[in-house]
Amino acid sequence: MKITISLAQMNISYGEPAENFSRIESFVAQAAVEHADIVVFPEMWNTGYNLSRLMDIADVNGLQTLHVCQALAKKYHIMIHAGSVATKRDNQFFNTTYVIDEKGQLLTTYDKVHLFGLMHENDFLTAGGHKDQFEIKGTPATSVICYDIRFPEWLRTLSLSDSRIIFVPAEWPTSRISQWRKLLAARAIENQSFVVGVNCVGADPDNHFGGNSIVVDPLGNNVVCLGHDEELKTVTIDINATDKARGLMPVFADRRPDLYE
Ligand SMILES: NC(=O)CCC(=O)C(=O)O
Repeated sequence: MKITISLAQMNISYGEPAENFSRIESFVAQAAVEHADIVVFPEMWNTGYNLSRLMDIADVNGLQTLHVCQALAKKYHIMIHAGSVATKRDNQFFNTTYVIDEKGQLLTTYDKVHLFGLMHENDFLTAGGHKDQFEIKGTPATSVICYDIRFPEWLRTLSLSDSRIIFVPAEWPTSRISQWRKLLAARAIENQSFVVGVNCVGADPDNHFGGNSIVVDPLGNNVVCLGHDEELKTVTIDINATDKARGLMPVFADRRPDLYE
């Protein structure tokens, strides 16, 4: 099974949801022209990390994100992994992923599970507490968000349900970009899965973001790695590579859960 994926490495306008919403159609349109099955956006692309203004700018119940992305998915007949957006629900704020199929149906919702203290998420956001699972062309897939990749036990938990692609929207600073690449490669190798990491570029008052959106195959090789400019890049992966990796080295069968907490 081959799956074509567009990585939308976006320059997010800090604290300007209207501006960000107005820009996503051009990425979706280009991905459709390039015959992608799915287009993937970065983390918190509606607001950036303007957390102190969430009361004014977070997407209430994700309604604007869903309205816009469901319409675009239908119009261009393409799946949209809506990266993540700042949402407000029941007077709490979340860092939330939505995945929408090519008919505009919402497939899954995921709230970031591990909040990142260095960028003050703990002071403003509520952590999620559930897994993300969906299918692309019949292939099981999952999502985590940015800092979540530092928790291999969480990605292992998600991979145990036979997931073959792990999506990772991010706002990852340039200063730690070599860790980003290494962590994603490690998560791909240990889970014998493709990993699709989509970072943003540009800057906010506290950070410069490093791009390097990347697709890593189940052996840890880069299928593609972008630079540090805004761009959309489309690649095709062959999911059979996950069967090959798992057939060669039966890591999942060789686990010793009797010894693990
Ligand atoms: N937005 C994030 O979760 C950033 C995570 C990060 O930079 C890290 O080093 O981890």
